[in-house]
Amino acid sequence: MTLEPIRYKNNQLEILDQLLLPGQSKYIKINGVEDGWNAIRNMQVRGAPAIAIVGCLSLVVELNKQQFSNKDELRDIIGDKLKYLVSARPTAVNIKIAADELTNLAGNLSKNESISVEEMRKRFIAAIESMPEKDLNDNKSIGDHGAKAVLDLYPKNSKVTMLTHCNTGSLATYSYGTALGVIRSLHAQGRLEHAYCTETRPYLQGARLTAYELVYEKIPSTLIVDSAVSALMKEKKISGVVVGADRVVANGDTANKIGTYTIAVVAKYHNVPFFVAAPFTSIDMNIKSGHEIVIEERPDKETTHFQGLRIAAEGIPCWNPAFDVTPASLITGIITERGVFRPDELKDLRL
Ligand SMILES: CSC[C@H]1O[C@H](OP(=O)(O)O)[C@H](O)[C@@H]1O
Repeated sequence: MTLEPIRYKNNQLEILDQLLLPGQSKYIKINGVEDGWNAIRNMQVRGAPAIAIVGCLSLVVELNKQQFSNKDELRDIIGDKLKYLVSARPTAVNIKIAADELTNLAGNLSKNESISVEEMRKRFIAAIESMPEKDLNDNKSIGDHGAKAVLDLYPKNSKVTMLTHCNTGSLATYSYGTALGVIRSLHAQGRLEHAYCTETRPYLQGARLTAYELVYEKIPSTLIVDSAVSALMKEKKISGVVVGADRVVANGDTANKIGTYTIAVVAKYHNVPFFVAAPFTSIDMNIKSGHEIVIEERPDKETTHFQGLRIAAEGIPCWNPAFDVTPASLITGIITERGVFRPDELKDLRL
């Protein structure tokens, strides 16, 4: 059985509550947009692609329960609900891009005089229901392009040792993952010597989620604390770093989980290639550089407590940005489903 973080069938949507992993595998029902917003905001589901898929499917669940008197009414409700879903978390761009495309689709369908409101709803829902399969196909392409990009840097038939940060696997996407998909592809090709994953404080996506995926699939791996990254690169032969992205912008600057920038700086110092793996649905060409990316700040309690247990002194204020921005100058390549690009090549691509 492979991990199934999102279950969607017969208009029933359930997600694996990632706040409880790895200790508990518990699915929670998503009955509409409010449930979707809360699950995203509370990080019961997280990961840029997974946020977009769950958010949009939560709208489908809601639309299937309602009747609409006309196409304009349906268009307006879709627009309002999508805008609300985007507000749950500001940094990951996938849901914003999906919302913009779906809002445009609803507008175009509402102007189509040859179709009924029922046909409009059907076509709109079909567009969202195609998202999971597209994400999976994109991730497998990312995995294969990324594996090739790393292996091309080393002698033929050699094996590589990779470091990754946060969780970018099946638990951050519909399935297979982005950066962790690259590690999966290297392993499947028999070319992965070892994978290191960081714990990724404070939510512990690495210790709780990536380690869970790696152990489950028997991928040779080791967990390290976030502050061991520089010692790891000093003491071990790390072939490359591969991380995910919440938002890649036009000049290649990339917002990703807090700590990514640290790893990129250390990788530069140790001459370790540093790759970002992201589908085109994570690339925001409307933003020129990383300075403009809105960085989500999470509640102090996520730093001072873990699963309800206080681990920091009472009364200490916190600064808890969920992401940081890695400048393009520290990025060797951006691995996408269409191939691997240098950061400065993005601006010339047609998305
Ligand atoms: C392919 S997931 C991209 C990205 O999302 C994660 O953030 P979060 O767990 O807060 O949703 C992390 O930054 C991953 O790299």
